Amino acid sequence: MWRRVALFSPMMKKSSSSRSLTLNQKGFGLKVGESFATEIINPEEGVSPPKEKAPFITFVLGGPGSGKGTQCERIVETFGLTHLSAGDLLRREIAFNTKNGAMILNLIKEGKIVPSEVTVKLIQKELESSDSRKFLIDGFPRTEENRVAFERIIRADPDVVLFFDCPEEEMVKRVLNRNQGRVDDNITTMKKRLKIFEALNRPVIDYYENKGKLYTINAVGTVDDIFQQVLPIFSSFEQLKECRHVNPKSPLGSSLVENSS
Ligand SMILES: Nc1ncnc2c1ncn2[C@@H]1O[C@H](COP(=O)(O)OP(=O)(O)O)[C@@H](O)[C@H]1O
Ligand SMILES: Nc1ccn([C@@H]2O[C@H](COP(=O)(O)OP(=O)(O)O)[C@@H](O)[C@H]2O)c(=O)n1
Ligand SMILES: [Mg+2]
Repeated sequence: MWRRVALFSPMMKKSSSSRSLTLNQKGFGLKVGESFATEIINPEEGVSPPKEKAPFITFVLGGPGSGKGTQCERIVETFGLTHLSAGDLLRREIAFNTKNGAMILNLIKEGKIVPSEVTVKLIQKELESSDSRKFLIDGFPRTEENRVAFERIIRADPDVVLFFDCPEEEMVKRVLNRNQGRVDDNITTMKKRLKIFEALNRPVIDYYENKGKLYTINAVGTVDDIFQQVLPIFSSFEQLKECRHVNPKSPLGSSLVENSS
Protein backbone atom coordinates (compact mmCIF):
# COMPACT_ATOMS: atom_id res chain seq x y z
CA MET A 1 0.00 0.00 0.00
CA TRP A 2 2.95 2.37 0.36
CA ARG A 3 5.71 3.18 -2.00
CA ARG A 4 9.10 4.48 -0.98
CA VAL A 5 10.96 6.54 -3.54
CA ALA A 6 14.38 7.95 -2.84
CA LEU A 7 15.42 11.09 -4.67
CA PHE A 8 19.07 10.85 -5.59
CA SER A 9 20.34 14.28 -4.86
CA PRO A 10 23.65 15.61 -3.57
CA MET A 11 21.61 18.26 -1.79
CA MET A 12 20.07 15.60 0.44
CA LYS A 13 21.62 15.93 3.87
CA LYS A 14 22.39 12.83 5.90
CA SER A 15 20.23 14.18 8.69
CA SER A 16 17.20 14.11 6.39
CA SER A 17 15.62 11.07 7.94
CA SER A 18 13.77 8.42 5.97
CA ARG A 19 10.68 10.57 6.49
CA SER A 20 11.93 13.22 4.14
CA LEU A 21 13.14 10.53 1.76
CA THR A 22 9.82 8.78 1.81
CA LEU A 23 7.05 9.51 -0.61
CA ASN A 24 4.25 7.06 -0.56
CA GLN A 25 1.22 6.17 -2.62
CA LYS A 26 -1.66 3.94 -1.84
CA GLY A 27 -1.70 0.74 -3.80
CA PHE A 28 -3.82 -2.06 -2.40
CA GLY A 29 -2.61 -5.61 -2.84
CA LEU A 30 1.04 -4.67 -2.53
CA LYS A 31 3.08 -6.24 0.25
CA VAL A 32 4.45 -3.61 2.63
CA GLY A 33 8.05 -4.76 2.25
CA GLU A 34 7.80 -4.76 -1.53
CA SER A 35 5.97 -1.48 -1.65
CA PHE A 36 8.79 0.14 0.30
CA ALA A 37 11.38 -1.01 -2.22
CA THR A 38 13.65 1.96 -2.79
CA GLU A 39 13.84 3.34 -6.28
CA ILE A 40 16.59 5.73 -7.27
CA ILE A 41 15.27 8.52 -9.44
CA ASN A 42 17.45 11.06 -11.14
CA PRO A 43 15.65 14.43 -10.87
CA GLU A 44 17.26 15.52 -14.16
CA GLU A 45 15.15 12.92 -15.95
CA GLY A 46 12.16 14.98 -14.97
CA VAL A 47 10.35 12.36 -12.90
CA SER A 48 8.14 14.22 -10.49
CA PRO A 49 7.73 12.59 -7.12
CA PRO A 50 4.31 11.49 -5.89
CA LYS A 51 2.75 13.97 -3.48
CA GLU A 52 1.38 11.68 -0.76
CA LYS A 53 3.32 11.51 2.48
CA ALA A 54 4.45 8.41 4.36
CA PRO A 55 2.03 6.92 6.86
CA PHE A 56 2.41 8.37 10.33
CA ILE A 57 3.72 5.74 12.73
CA THR A 58 3.87 5.96 16.51
CA PHE A 59 5.44 3.30 18.69
CA VAL A 60 4.00 3.13 22.21
CA LEU A 61 6.43 1.83 24.83
CA GLY A 62 6.28 1.32 28.58
CA GLY A 63 6.36 -1.46 31.13
CA PRO A 64 3.45 -3.83 31.72
CA GLY A 65 0.60 -1.88 33.34
CA SER A 66 2.11 1.53 32.60
CA GLY A 67 -1.15 2.55 30.85
CA LYS A 68 -0.23 2.16 27.16
CA GLY A 69 -3.54 0.65 26.10
CA THR A 70 -5.57 3.14 28.13
CA GLN A 71 -3.79 6.16 26.64
CA CYS A 72 -4.00 4.66 23.14
CA GLU A 73 -7.80 4.69 23.45
CA ARG A 74 -7.68 8.42 24.23
CA ILE A 75 -5.32 9.13 21.35
CA VAL A 76 -7.62 7.23 18.96
CA GLU A 77 -10.65 9.24 20.16
CA THR A 78 -8.91 12.55 19.66
CA PHE A 79 -6.62 12.06 16.70
CA GLY A 80 -8.19 9.13 14.82
CA LEU A 81 -5.05 7.00 14.64
CA THR A 82 -5.51 3.27 14.07
CA HIS A 83 -4.52 1.30 17.17
CA LEU A 84 -2.52 -1.89 16.65
CA SER A 85 -1.71 -3.62 19.94
CA ALA A 86 1.03 -6.22 19.47
CA GLY A 87 -0.21 -8.06 22.57
CA ASP A 88 -3.80 -8.15 21.23
CA LEU A 89 -2.61 -9.47 17.86
CA LEU A 90 -0.70 -12.24 19.62
CA ARG A 91 -3.65 -13.07 21.89
CA ARG A 92 -5.85 -13.29 18.79
CA GLU A 93 -3.55 -16.02 17.45
CA ILE A 94 -4.08 -17.94 20.70
CA ALA A 95 -7.85 -17.43 20.57
CA PHE A 96 -8.04 -18.63 16.94
CA ASN A 97 -5.73 -21.55 17.71
CA THR A 98 -3.51 -20.78 14.73
CA LYS A 99 -0.31 -22.72 14.04
CA ASN A 100 1.66 -20.36 16.31
CA GLY A 101 -1.08 -20.11 18.95
CA ALA A 102 0.27 -22.69 21.41
CA MET A 103 3.84 -21.40 21.14
CA ILE A 104 2.64 -17.81 21.74
CA LEU A 105 0.57 -18.86 24.76
CA ASN A 106 3.56 -20.57 26.37
CA LEU A 107 5.76 -17.50 25.88
CA ILE A 108 3.13 -15.05 27.15
CA LYS A 109 2.55 -17.18 30.26
CA GLU A 110 6.27 -16.94 30.99
CA GLY A 111 6.38 -13.21 30.19
CA LYS A 112 8.83 -13.96 27.37
CA ILE A 113 9.05 -12.24 23.99
CA VAL A 114 7.56 -13.95 20.95
CA PRO A 115 9.99 -14.29 18.00
CA SER A 116 10.07 -10.98 16.14
CA GLU A 117 9.29 -12.51 12.76
CA VAL A 118 5.93 -13.73 14.08
CA THR A 119 4.93 -10.40 15.65
CA VAL A 120 6.12 -8.25 12.76
CA LYS A 121 4.24 -10.41 10.24
CA LEU A 122 1.03 -9.90 12.25
CA ILE A 123 1.61 -6.13 12.31
CA GLN A 124 2.44 -6.18 8.60
CA LYS A 125 -0.87 -7.89 7.79
CA GLU A 126 -2.76 -5.20 9.67
CA LEU A 127 -0.84 -2.37 8.02
CA GLU A 128 -1.41 -3.83 4.56
CA SER A 129 -5.10 -4.37 4.98
CA SER A 130 -5.80 -1.00 6.56
CA ASP A 131 -7.02 2.06 4.78
CA SER A 132 -5.57 4.27 7.50
CA ARG A 133 -2.54 6.53 7.11
CA LYS A 134 -1.75 6.90 10.81
CA PHE A 135 -0.99 4.12 13.25
CA LEU A 136 -0.33 3.61 16.94
CA ILE A 137 1.72 0.47 17.38
CA ASP A 138 1.32 -0.41 21.06
CA GLY A 139 3.70 -2.70 22.96
CA PHE A 140 6.17 -2.77 20.12
CA PRO A 141 9.16 -2.88 19.69
CA ARG A 142 9.77 -4.73 22.95
CA THR A 143 13.37 -5.63 22.06
CA GLU A 144 16.16 -4.52 19.76
CA GLU A 145 15.41 -7.66 17.75
CA ASN A 146 11.76 -6.47 17.36
CA ARG A 147 12.97 -3.06 16.23
CA VAL A 148 15.44 -4.39 13.67
CA ALA A 149 12.89 -6.90 12.31
CA PHE A 150 10.35 -4.09 11.80
CA GLU A 151 12.92 -2.01 9.93
CA ARG A 152 13.87 -5.01 7.78
CA ILE A 153 10.38 -6.25 6.97
CA ILE A 154 8.28 -3.08 6.99
CA ARG A 155 11.06 -0.71 5.97
CA ALA A 156 9.66 2.22 7.88
CA ASP A 157 10.69 4.33 10.85
CA PRO A 158 8.39 5.71 13.53
CA ASP A 159 7.61 9.43 13.53
CA VAL A 160 7.00 9.44 17.27
CA VAL A 161 7.96 7.08 20.09
CA LEU A 162 6.00 7.48 23.33
CA PHE A 163 7.40 6.05 26.53
CA PHE A 164 5.06 5.78 29.52
CA ASP A 165 7.40 5.96 32.47
CA CYS A 166 5.88 4.33 35.55
CA PRO A 167 7.37 3.03 38.83
CA GLU A 168 7.35 -0.77 39.19
CA GLU A 169 5.21 -0.67 42.32
CA GLU A 170 2.46 1.17 40.47
CA MET A 171 2.66 -1.15 37.45
CA VAL A 172 2.33 -4.22 39.69
CA LYS A 173 -0.71 -2.72 41.43
CA ARG A 174 -2.41 -1.92 38.12
CA VAL A 175 -1.70 -5.29 36.50
CA LEU A 176 -2.95 -7.24 39.52
CA ASN A 177 -6.18 -5.21 39.40
CA ARG A 178 -6.58 -5.29 35.61
CA ASN A 179 -9.23 -7.99 35.71
CA GLN A 180 -9.24 -8.89 32.03
CA GLY A 181 -8.62 -12.60 32.64
CA ARG A 182 -5.13 -12.45 31.12
CA VAL A 183 -2.86 -15.45 31.77
CA ASP A 184 0.07 -13.12 32.44
CA ASP A 185 -1.64 -10.85 34.98
CA ASN A 186 -0.33 -12.63 38.07
CA ILE A 187 2.54 -11.76 40.38
CA THR A 188 4.84 -14.57 39.21
CA THR A 189 4.64 -13.65 35.53
CA MET A 190 4.63 -9.93 36.33
CA LYS A 191 8.01 -10.22 38.12
CA LYS A 192 9.46 -11.92 35.03
CA ARG A 193 7.93 -9.32 32.71
CA LEU A 194 9.46 -6.47 34.69
CA LYS A 195 12.91 -8.08 34.46
CA ILE A 196 12.51 -8.61 30.73
CA PHE A 197 11.29 -5.03 30.31
CA GLU A 198 14.39 -3.63 32.03
CA ALA A 199 16.79 -5.90 30.17
CA LEU A 200 15.30 -5.80 26.67
CA ASN A 201 13.05 -2.75 26.30
CA ARG A 202 15.41 -0.20 27.89
CA PRO A 203 17.92 -0.45 25.03
CA VAL A 204 15.10 0.32 22.56
CA ILE A 205 14.07 3.36 24.63
CA ASP A 206 17.68 4.54 24.69
CA TYR A 207 17.96 4.02 20.93
CA TYR A 208 15.01 6.33 20.19
CA GLU A 209 16.15 8.84 22.78
CA ASN A 210 19.48 9.09 20.95
CA LYS A 211 17.59 9.53 17.67
CA GLY A 212 15.58 12.41 19.18
CA LYS A 213 12.28 10.63 18.65
CA LEU A 214 11.43 9.72 22.23
CA TYR A 215 8.73 11.50 24.23
CA THR A 216 8.79 10.42 27.87
CA ILE A 217 5.49 10.72 29.72
CA ASN A 218 5.18 10.60 33.50
CA ALA A 219 2.63 7.78 33.72
CA VAL A 220 1.60 8.40 37.33
CA GLY A 221 -1.62 10.32 37.91
CA THR A 222 -5.12 10.17 36.56
CA VAL A 223 -5.79 9.03 32.99
CA ASP A 224 -6.75 12.64 32.19
CA ASP A 225 -3.58 14.10 33.73
CA ILE A 226 -1.47 11.75 31.68
CA PHE A 227 -3.36 12.47 28.48
CA GLN A 228 -2.69 16.18 29.02
CA GLN A 229 1.00 15.39 28.52
CA VAL A 230 0.26 13.36 25.39
CA LEU A 231 -1.99 15.95 23.70
CA PRO A 232 0.63 18.57 22.78
CA ILE A 233 2.88 15.90 21.24
CA PHE A 234 0.27 14.87 18.69
CA SER A 235 -1.23 18.31 18.16
CA SER A 236 2.11 19.51 16.85
CA PHE A 237 1.86 17.18 13.83
CA GLU A 238 0.01 18.76 10.90
CA GLN A 239 -1.02 15.44 9.35
CA LEU A 240 -2.97 14.52 12.48
CA LYS A 241 -5.15 17.60 12.41
CA GLU A 242 -7.53 16.02 9.93
CA CYS A 243 -9.20 13.79 12.44
CA ARG A 244 -11.94 11.25 11.83
CA HIS A 245 -13.08 10.91 15.41
CA VAL A 246 -13.22 14.23 17.16
CA ASN A 247 -13.90 13.93 20.85
CA PRO A 248 -16.03 16.97 21.70
CA LYS A 249 -14.57 16.92 25.23
CA SER A 250 -11.06 17.18 23.90
CA PRO A 251 -9.44 20.57 24.40
CA LEU A 252 -8.46 20.30 20.75
CA GLY A 253 -11.93 19.27 19.59
CA SER A 254 -12.94 22.61 18.16
CA SER A 255 -9.68 23.15 16.30
CA LEU A 256 -9.72 19.76 14.58
CA VAL A 257 -11.29 19.36 11.17
CA GLU A 258 -13.79 16.54 11.02
CA ASN A 259 -13.37 14.12 8.15
CA SER A 260 -16.20 11.71 7.60
CA SER A 261 -14.30 9.38 5.23
N1 LIG B 1 -3.46 6.52 35.10
C1 LIG B 1 -3.95 5.39 35.61
N2 LIG B 1 -4.16 5.29 36.94
C2 LIG B 1 -4.64 4.13 37.48
N3 LIG B 1 -4.94 3.03 36.76
C3 LIG B 1 -4.73 3.09 35.44
C4 LIG B 1 -4.23 4.26 34.80
N4 LIG B 1 -4.12 4.01 33.46
C5 LIG B 1 -4.53 2.76 33.28
N5 LIG B 1 -4.92 2.19 34.44
C6 LIG B 1 -5.41 0.83 34.69
O1 LIG B 1 -4.23 0.01 34.83
C7 LIG B 1 -4.38 -1.23 34.16
C8 LIG B 1 -3.29 -1.36 33.07
O2 LIG B 1 -3.51 -0.37 32.08
P1 LIG B 1 -3.24 -0.70 30.54
O3 LIG B 1 -3.69 0.48 29.78
O4 LIG B 1 -3.84 -2.03 30.21
O5 LIG B 1 -1.64 -0.78 30.57
P2 LIG B 1 -0.62 -1.45 29.57
O6 LIG B 1 -1.28 -1.55 28.24
O7 LIG B 1 0.58 -0.54 29.58
O8 LIG B 1 -0.29 -2.78 30.18
C9 LIG B 1 -5.81 -1.23 33.57
O9 LIG B 1 -6.67 -1.90 34.47
C10 LIG B 1 -6.16 0.25 33.49
O10 LIG B 1 -7.56 0.48 33.64
N1 LIG C 1 6.15 -6.96 20.87
C1 LIG C 1 5.61 -7.86 21.70
C2 LIG C 1 4.47 -7.53 22.47
C3 LIG C 1 3.96 -8.46 23.33
N2 LIG C 1 4.53 -9.68 23.44
C4 LIG C 1 4.02 -10.71 24.38
O1 LIG C 1 2.71 -10.39 24.80
C5 LIG C 1 2.71 -10.14 26.20
C6 LIG C 1 1.65 -9.11 26.51
O2 LIG C 1 1.98 -7.90 25.86
P1 LIG C 1 1.03 -6.63 25.99
O3 LIG C 1 1.65 -5.53 25.21
O4 LIG C 1 -0.36 -7.00 25.67
O5 LIG C 1 1.15 -6.33 27.56
P2 LIG C 1 0.90 -4.98 28.36
O6 LIG C 1 2.21 -4.24 28.43
O7 LIG C 1 -0.15 -4.23 27.67
O8 LIG C 1 0.50 -5.47 29.73
C7 LIG C 1 4.15 -9.78 26.53
O9 LIG C 1 4.49 -9.98 27.89
C8 LIG C 1 4.89 -10.76 25.63
O10 LIG C 1 4.86 -12.07 26.15
C9 LIG C 1 5.64 -10.00 22.69
O11 LIG C 1 6.18 -11.10 22.78
N3 LIG C 1 6.16 -9.08 21.81
MG1 LIG D 1 -1.57 -3.15 26.90
